[in-house]
Amino acid sequence: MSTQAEAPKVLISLATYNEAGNVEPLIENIRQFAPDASILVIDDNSPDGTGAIADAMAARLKNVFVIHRSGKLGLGTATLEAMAFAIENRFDYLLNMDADFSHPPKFIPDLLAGMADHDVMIGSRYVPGGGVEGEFNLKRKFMSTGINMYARTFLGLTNRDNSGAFRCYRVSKLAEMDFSKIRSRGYSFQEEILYWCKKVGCRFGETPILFMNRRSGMSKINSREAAAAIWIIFRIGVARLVGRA
Ligand SMILES: Nc1nc2c(ncn2[C@@H]2O[C@H](COP(=O)(O)OP(=O)(O)O[C@H]3O[C@H](CO)[C@@H](O)[C@H](O)[C@@H]3O)[C@@H](O)[C@H]2O)c(=O)[nH]1
Repeated sequence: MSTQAEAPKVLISLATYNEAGNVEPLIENIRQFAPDASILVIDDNSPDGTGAIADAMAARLKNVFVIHRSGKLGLGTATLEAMAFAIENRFDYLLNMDADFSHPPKFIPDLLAGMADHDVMIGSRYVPGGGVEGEFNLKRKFMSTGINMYARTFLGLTNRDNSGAFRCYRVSKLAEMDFSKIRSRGYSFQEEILYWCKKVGCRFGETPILFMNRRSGMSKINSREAAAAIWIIFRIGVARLVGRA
């Protein structure tokens, strides 16, 4: 009889919208650092054909899956889709990352290692050893610092990096949540989900990562998305203060 504990079942999720230049090399790179993990691509009918490239990879490689959605429905709902998939298919950990190489796969082992004594591991730009490599313009730096301070104040979060998407979640804790309460469709999902993780008693850890500027394609964040994020976090913060969230 083997005395070794079974290795956790890991799902890595990649939300994609127009990542035709990134999705294939990224999946190959992920496989070097997490050879046993399954990979799920959630593509929103990308006009550049990302979905077809992902399908070809799923046909060629074991344990690569693709969910196709009808159109651009937001990064938040794509991540929720991955969470539902992870719960349904009984994964132990869900590791989420951007599909543009801004989250280098070499940090995946650090995130997974931290899961031994945490329920959510955050790949953090703002702990010692972490940072941003390449050009991160002043506007972006200001937005990132601002939204983190804002989320800490309104949502009572104590992590340094609450807005980055490079994270690993314990799936059994996600299963304790009521996803119908989640208001964010877009970028504020990152802050909001941490709030709900806190509500179900998750233990948080942060491990340093170097955020790289995307290799190809364009960021999809815009001022409308940013304004929506500020508004949603404000509403949750108010609901929290009056005991309604
Ligand atoms: N399926 C789907 N994917 C999307 C959508 N919008 C964006 N994505 C995917 O989500 C990832 C991040 O999108 P970007 O548009 O490149 O994000 P960013 O501006 O670099 O923002 C980063 O920083 C933010 C703040 O720190 C983070 O909140 C965000 O998650 C991301 O890491 C990419 O893989 C992109 O293809 C969408 O509507 N649908």
